[in-house]
Amino acid sequence: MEGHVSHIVNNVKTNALESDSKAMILLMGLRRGGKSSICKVVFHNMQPLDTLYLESTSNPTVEHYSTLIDLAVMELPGQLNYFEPSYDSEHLFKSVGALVYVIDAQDEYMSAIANLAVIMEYAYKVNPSINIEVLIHKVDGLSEEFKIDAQRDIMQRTGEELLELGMDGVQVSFYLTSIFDHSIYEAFSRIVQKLIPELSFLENMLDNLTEHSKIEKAFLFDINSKIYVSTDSNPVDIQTYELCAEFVDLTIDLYDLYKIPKNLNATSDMSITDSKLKEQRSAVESSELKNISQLENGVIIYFREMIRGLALVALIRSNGTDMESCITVADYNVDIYKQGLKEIWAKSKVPPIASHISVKQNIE
Ligand SMILES: Nc1nc2c(ncn2[C@@H]2O[C@H](COP(=O)(O)OP(=O)(O)OP(=O)(O)O)[C@@H](O)[C@H]2O)c(=O)[nH]1
Repeated sequence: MEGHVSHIVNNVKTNALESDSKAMILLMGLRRGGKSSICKVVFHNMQPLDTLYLESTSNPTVEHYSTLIDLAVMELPGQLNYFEPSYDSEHLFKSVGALVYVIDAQDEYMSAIANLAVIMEYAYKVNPSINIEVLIHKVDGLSEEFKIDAQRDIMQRTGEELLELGMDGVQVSFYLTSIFDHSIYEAFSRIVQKLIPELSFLENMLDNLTEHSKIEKAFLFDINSKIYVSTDSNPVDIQTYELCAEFVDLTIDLYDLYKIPKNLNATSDMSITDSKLKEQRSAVESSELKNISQLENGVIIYFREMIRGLALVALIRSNGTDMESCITVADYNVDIYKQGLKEIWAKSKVPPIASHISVKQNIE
């Protein structure tokens, strides 16, 4: 048993060390709260229903994830006590940007709040700049009324715990989440954004873009996870976010459907010569993914691939101007925006990684 514990401790130490150069998110909470499910759904595109069969996690696990910044998401199993002397909790909490604590709202949550209080006290003591984020999770099973009551109750009790610990000035953010809708992506978007040092530049750039392109709302999406790493300063409403996230999915599905086969020799079309196909492929690969469509209400939805697996998704209200002119203006301004993104990224001095999608496709 002793050997087992020290193995885990070493794992945590090594993983924390490995992750020092990254923004680290620590995912904690009691057993069966939903931590692994959240990781699998948000970062691995697992279908929410498939999480029913996930086994309980017994060792700390770290996921590395690259979006505009490099992220390390470490999940700490609920059944381990991190305040035993054998754990190097101090080093662990010092290297963390955000502590995300998951509370199962469908279960009795008093013990979770007590556990959260102990962790917050310790985390804040060793790392006063840590962001404390609480997910009131699994709210899909609750009625609208019960949801609001649970939120109010959890917030109030956490506030009381903070007061008792003499931490009343510490800011804690609460999110109502479920893996069965977009709320978990919304919450993670906000959590990740707080870890991006260039966030205010990014927001200003999007404000500039929206102002000059008849854009109502714009998101800079991470294509893989559908987290948005930035948006303009207009308020986000969840339906707009859902619409844009679904457009990202649709675009990627269409891209997968129409992309040129990887094996050039596997084509059955004898009229296309190998060299033509190669030419076509390299032309396509050097450009970007793009998809524009018009909704029933006349609003134009505009998707364009940016850098580092990111895509800009914008809703353009034409207000009587024809679609083509709106798109021409948007294209021009988005070119400038993309250039700005590249410059910000170059200045952040982190070596860029190859983007995972690099094919242009106009689907209208
Ligand atoms: N209804 C509902 N169930 C959820 C949600 N998220 C996770 N679950 C379920 O909760 C159960 C436990 O989820 P896990 O992800 O294994 O929980 P965990 O916190 O990682 O648990 P440990 O590994 O034991 O620490 C699974 O059956 C999930 O399907 C949610 O948003 N809503």
